[in-house]
Amino acid sequence: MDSKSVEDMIEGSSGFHFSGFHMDGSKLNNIEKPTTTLAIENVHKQPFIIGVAGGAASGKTTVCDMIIQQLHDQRVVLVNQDSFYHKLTEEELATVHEYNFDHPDSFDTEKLLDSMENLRHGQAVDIPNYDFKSYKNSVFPARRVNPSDVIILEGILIFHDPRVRELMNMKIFVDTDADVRLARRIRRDTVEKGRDIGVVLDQYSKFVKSAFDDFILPTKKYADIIIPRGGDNHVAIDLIVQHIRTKLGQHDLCKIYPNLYVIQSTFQIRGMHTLIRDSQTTKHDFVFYADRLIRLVVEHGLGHLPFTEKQGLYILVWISVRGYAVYQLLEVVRVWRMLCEHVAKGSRLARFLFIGKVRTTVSSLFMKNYHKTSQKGNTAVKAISLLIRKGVPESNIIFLNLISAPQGVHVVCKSFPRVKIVTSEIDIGLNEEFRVIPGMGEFGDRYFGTDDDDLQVVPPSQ
Ligand SMILES: Nc1ncnc2c1ncn2[C@@H]1O[C@H](COP(=O)(O)OP(=O)(O)O)[C@@H](O)[C@H]1O
Ligand SMILES: Nc1ccn([C@@H]2O[C@H](COP(=O)(O)O)[C@@H](O)[C@H]2O)c(=O)n1
Ligand SMILES: [Mg+2]
Repeated sequence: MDSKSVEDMIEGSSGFHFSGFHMDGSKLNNIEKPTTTLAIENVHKQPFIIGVAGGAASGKTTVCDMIIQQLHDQRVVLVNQDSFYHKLTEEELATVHEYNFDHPDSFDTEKLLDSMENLRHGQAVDIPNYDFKSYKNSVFPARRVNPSDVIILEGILIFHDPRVRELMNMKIFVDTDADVRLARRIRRDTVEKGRDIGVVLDQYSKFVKSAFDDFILPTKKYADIIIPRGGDNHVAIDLIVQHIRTKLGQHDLCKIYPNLYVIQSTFQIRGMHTLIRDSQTTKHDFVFYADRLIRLVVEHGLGHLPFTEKQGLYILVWISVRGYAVYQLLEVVRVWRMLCEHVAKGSRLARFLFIGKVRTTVSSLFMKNYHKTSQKGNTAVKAISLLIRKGVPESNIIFLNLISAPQGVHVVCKSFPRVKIVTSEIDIGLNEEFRVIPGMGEFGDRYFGTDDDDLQVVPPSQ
């Protein structure tokens, strides 16, 4: 993963970074049309895959449960290697105590790889439930696993096959002393699985101990993190959760542009994105949730203000608008004012420059091809250029953007590497009309409850 080229990252950076949406309104962006400037069908958000290996009864499941609990604001699924035990033949079942459940060949790794491939491509999979008592994998009912932000793959030999290892973004080995593992195994197998202690000890000396030495322990070297004492090691688990959170909040574009900040996605934020993208959302709710999101973006942006300096810092508030010159001016003014109010509520340091004028100038320069130029971020570039011409140091500019398109981010970041961009989401891309998809429709119209027919063209007061 880390060996990805910049080109790969740019290519992959346009992937989904939102939870879901529901739109059917004619006024919203052209989501129904699959024709985009990117290959939309092939673009989907890649899950963060964590592998957890370690000896039997070392505490793998306990560690996974703790990670899942702490990542409560992310969608996490656990896939156990146990679910991929081969089905036993009648003969093997008859002499089950002779069967080695700790050998790599006892797992159907091809099936596991198939399931992972589907999940990585955004498709739900049915994973069998393994029953330790009957030694059977029951497909009825299987467990439906949906594509998620985080997939945890857990099992004694989950690091054994290099193809499975290759899928993982993080590898954890739970390291627990052999005597502790044996004591826990005896308790678990006798109490939970109702096995005879003699059978448990027999299996341990015949298969479990040697498989640990021959197959499991040698995979420890692949681990990025080794957790001694398993679930008792709260410090290690906290650090792991923190790392996962950081990685999840990081859009691929952030790896290319260090001055790009995408606010960390939580269920709350996803919910708000879903609501403002939904054409059925009432104006009242749209305003409410848009305001909440804007406040979050503004607050994040204000977090970048230096607190020792007192000189002015310009905050450029920008939002994509419809491409007709007269309308545009009106639109920019009302949206701009609304956003500035949010900024002003949060900071007394901010000074504002009326960028409505810039947009007019820009639109007259680019009248013919307004959408093409504006939606690619070029008007933002013009506006930032104007601030710089007015003497504002590039590094003092924070560009707040509710929802961005990757193309716009590339243009602005490349042109002004010292300008900070703060956004709540980077959408998938632009459609053939250069509108952000999925986008959220005409923000101004939805926020102010207007459309083309309602508009009265009045000169904006400055
Ligand atoms: N830190 C711990 N202290 C005490 N018991 C534990 C601890 N971690 C796990 N166990 C118990 O040991 C057994 C095996 O733990 P589990 O997490 O299922 O291990 P694994 O998934 O590696 O087989 C379970 O019965 C569990 O309740
Ligand atoms: N029918 C089975 C299948 C597996 N085992 C043992 O389970 C261990 C792996 O599960 P963990 O939760 O401990 O990772 C492994 O050591 C197998 O021997 C079994 O006893 N019966
Ligand atoms: Mg387990």
